[in-house]
Amino acid sequence: MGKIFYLMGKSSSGKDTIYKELLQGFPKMKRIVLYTTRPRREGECDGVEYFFTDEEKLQQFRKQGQLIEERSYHTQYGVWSYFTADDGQINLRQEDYLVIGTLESYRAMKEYFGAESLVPLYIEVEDGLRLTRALEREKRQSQPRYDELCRRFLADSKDFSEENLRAAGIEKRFQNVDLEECIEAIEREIRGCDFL
Ligand SMILES: Nc1ncnc2c1ncn2[C@@H]1O[C@H](COP(=O)(O)OP(=O)(O)OP(=O)(O)O)[C@@H](O)[C@H]1O
Ligand SMILES: Nc1nc2c(ncn2[C@@H]2O[C@H](COP(=O)(O)O)[C@@H](O)[C@H]2O)c(=O)[nH]1
Repeated sequence: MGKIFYLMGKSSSGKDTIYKELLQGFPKMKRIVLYTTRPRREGECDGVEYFFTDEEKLQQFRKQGQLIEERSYHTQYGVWSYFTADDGQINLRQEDYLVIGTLESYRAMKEYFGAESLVPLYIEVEDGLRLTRALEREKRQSQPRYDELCRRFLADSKDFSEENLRAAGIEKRFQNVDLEECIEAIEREIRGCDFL
């Protein structure tokens, strides 16, 4: 059976950056594209970072019993939902997958597919450094959302508390100070797993 390698970490811990590098290092690994109702950021493409969708589509998946997991956040700009749908993307008999998600979605995926199918890859960056990176990234946007950055920073402290990490069974942490070293450590972890 295939595995779902699940990248997690607080905002600006480097998930997207590491994800893109890992996909190059493991070209056979498939992506699972999640859905979101949040507005697209500059540089993001539909079907790459997410399927950018709306509340109506979310309701439709829900009605059809195709929601694997969903989470909604009360942001500075209204409610933004993120979800994984059983939309035909996932076939663990034939493929391995690399996904970005949250602790909450990781737990829901473990429940849905079974713990043996999930490999957690938790990325960590010291808060001060992470906030600096978040601010630099936001400054580059034509319409920086600093209030959302702050909300997210505070929300992450609660959502990724030590208690929640323990409850999700996260034991190993990959420090993203030096990007190359972090990617190499994750690649070693993946190679050590029994995947297709
Ligand atoms: N090791 C690193 N050294 C310096 N900058 C880094 C490093 N890793 C990532 N970055 C930068 O930090 C910023 C945040 O990274 P990225 O967007 O990959 O984080 P993320 O975890 O996907 O964030 P979010 O969950 O908010 O989308 C980006 O500008 C990225 O280029
Ligand atoms: N734990 C929390 N996760 C959140 C929150 N707001 C969004 N998110 C999750 O982050 C990722 C990436 O979001 P992005 O908009 O930067 O691409 C996504 O999986 C969301 O579920 C939050 O307040 N707490």
